[in-house]
Amino acid sequence: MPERLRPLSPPAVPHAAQPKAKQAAADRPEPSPRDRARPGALRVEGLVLEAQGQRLVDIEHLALPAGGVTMVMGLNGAGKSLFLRLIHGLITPSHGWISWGEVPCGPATSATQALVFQKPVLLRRSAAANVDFVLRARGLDRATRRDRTAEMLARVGLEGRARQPARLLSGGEQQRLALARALAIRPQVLLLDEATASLDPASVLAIERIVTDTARAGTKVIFITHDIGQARRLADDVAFLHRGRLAEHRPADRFFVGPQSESALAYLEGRILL
Ligand SMILES: Nc1ncnc2c1ncn2[C@@H]1O[C@H](COP(=O)(O)OP(=O)(O)OP(=O)(O)O)[C@@H](O)[C@H]1O
Repeated sequence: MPERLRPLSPPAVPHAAQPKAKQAAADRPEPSPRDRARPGALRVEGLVLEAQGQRLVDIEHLALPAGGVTMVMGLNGAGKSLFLRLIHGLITPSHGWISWGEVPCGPATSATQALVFQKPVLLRRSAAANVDFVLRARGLDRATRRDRTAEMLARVGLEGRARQPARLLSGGEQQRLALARALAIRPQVLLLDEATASLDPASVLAIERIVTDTARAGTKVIFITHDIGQARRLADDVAFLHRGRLAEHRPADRFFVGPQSESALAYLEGRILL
């Protein structure tokens, strides 16, 4: 996926995927027995992203379960998208460690993940060719690509649109195609950045169904949303960010009945907390 963000300032301290990874790994705190018991779980320690003298992300500790759907919520500018890009390895943190299970965040973990943006980034080719492109990039043979493409288009309800140019699909169809392309690589982790924000209710529900099925099949889903109804429908747990910090991370049933942080409470009640 192309990254459209401007590059941030170079990191003061390289993170685990950088050349000084050995030193970083040696300094990394030991995972708790609970975190260790969940291979593939996301673990974040002392994660800081600074740019132009500002601390945009500052998360001391976060451990996400290896499975299920984690919803990431917070006001505009809270740092949600940056956090997603950090854990996908698109941005290098200024300080701190990110690991998936025991594997430090880097090319090896990114290759097992797929990221879907709010605005689908599609090639000026047919729907089928968009899916085929990522499979070809992974070196799959022609027959496997053909079968996988057909399977993915059917999974998102676009089997009748395979030959249609992607740019002529509706917004909802384009987003389902983006999802088909993301799922075609059979990711261990699916990252969604407000992937349903500009869609009508039927398209939102269609995508939610696919996301739920994907999570049930074992893919970890991390989903940024401003839609509280959607978060209630999908979340197993919620990570709430406020001004770049983690205000709280709790199981969804507890978060929605009684958030512990003032910022999350204000958000759920529709109050503005600056
Ligand atoms: N490349 C960059 N350089 C400097 N500042 C940036 C950069 N990218 C984002 N920011 C700033 O970091 C803050 C967090 O941005 P981010 O996109 O993560 O917010 P968000 O929580 O996803 O917001 P929204 O809900 O509006 O999408 C914002 O104030 C933004 O202006």
